[in-house]
Amino acid sequence: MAPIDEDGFSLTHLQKATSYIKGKIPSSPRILIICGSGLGILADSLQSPIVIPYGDIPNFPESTIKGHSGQLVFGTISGINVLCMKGRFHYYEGHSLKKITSPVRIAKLLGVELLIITNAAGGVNQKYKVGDIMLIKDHINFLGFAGTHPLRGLNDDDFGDRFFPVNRSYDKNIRKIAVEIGQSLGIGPNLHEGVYAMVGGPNYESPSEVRALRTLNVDAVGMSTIPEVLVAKHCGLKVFGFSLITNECVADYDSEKQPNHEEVLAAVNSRTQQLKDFVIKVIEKCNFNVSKNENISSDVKLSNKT
Ligand SMILES: O=P(O)(O)O[C@@H]1C[C@H](O)[C@@H](CO)O1
Ligand SMILES: Nc1nc2[nH]cnc2c(=O)[nH]1
Repeated sequence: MAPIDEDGFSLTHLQKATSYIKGKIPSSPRILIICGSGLGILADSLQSPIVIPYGDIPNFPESTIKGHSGQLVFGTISGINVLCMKGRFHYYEGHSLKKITSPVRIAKLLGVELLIITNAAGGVNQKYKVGDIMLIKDHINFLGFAGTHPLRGLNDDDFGDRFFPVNRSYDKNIRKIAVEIGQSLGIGPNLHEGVYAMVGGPNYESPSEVRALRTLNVDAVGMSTIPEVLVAKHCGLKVFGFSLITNECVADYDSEKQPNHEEVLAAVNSRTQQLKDFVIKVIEKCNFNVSKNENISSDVKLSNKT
């Protein structure tokens, strides 16, 4: 029995998009970077960029949120082939979780081995300040508690096993590299490792929700990221993720502060160069064997499931 394909998540459905992208790029990408709100500036670090608008890719979702431009950019960083999503998709936009995470499966089909995923998040941990970077060491998937999951439905064995672990989802070695790079860039005091929680959005948290998150040892809260990470783990990609803390969550019932998207984007804009330097140096230190930048193959098949 074929997996239910109403959301375009099966190998057959994704082949159209994969083949289209293969026809536009010279060789296989090794890394996929998913850019959070305002973080599309990370794509500006790519050498010899090839820009593919999402609207040109068959069956690809479209971005509808300010700060998400809707372009797939292929290029290199230190000679390593990188695919960058300038714009991601969110559950609150109305996309299904399968649709939101389909680019991760397409990246796997293109030969990607590592997902670098980023987001803008609210600081729940009171030690965190606006502009800090939090390396994600683990997550709490509140949507998953109720069974809202991109892999709900028949399992597609072409991509991964029915049941799979998500402890140690966020690569410890790359996090170690990132901490060292943060220190070398002078952002050590503003670099943390913490727990990211995803809620559905589109509203920001109530004071009581912030206080509840604190009791669960959540350090930052957002509206994305975890569905993509789960699908990446399912199909055997390595994952490294970080949040830019763009606002301090409001836990005071009488506070006049009101989180808003403009302040989120402004906080990202204030750290543009440091974020680009940080990501470039992390990729440089990941020791990808550049000689393994394989030429793109025309057929759409899954390399060995790792
Ligand atoms: O795509 P991310 O998770 O970075 O965007 C965050 C969550 C909401 O989409 C938006 C709220 O300001 O920022
Ligand atoms: N849920 C949530 N997502 C965010 N993205 C950026 N800031 C926030 C926040 O405070 N809460």
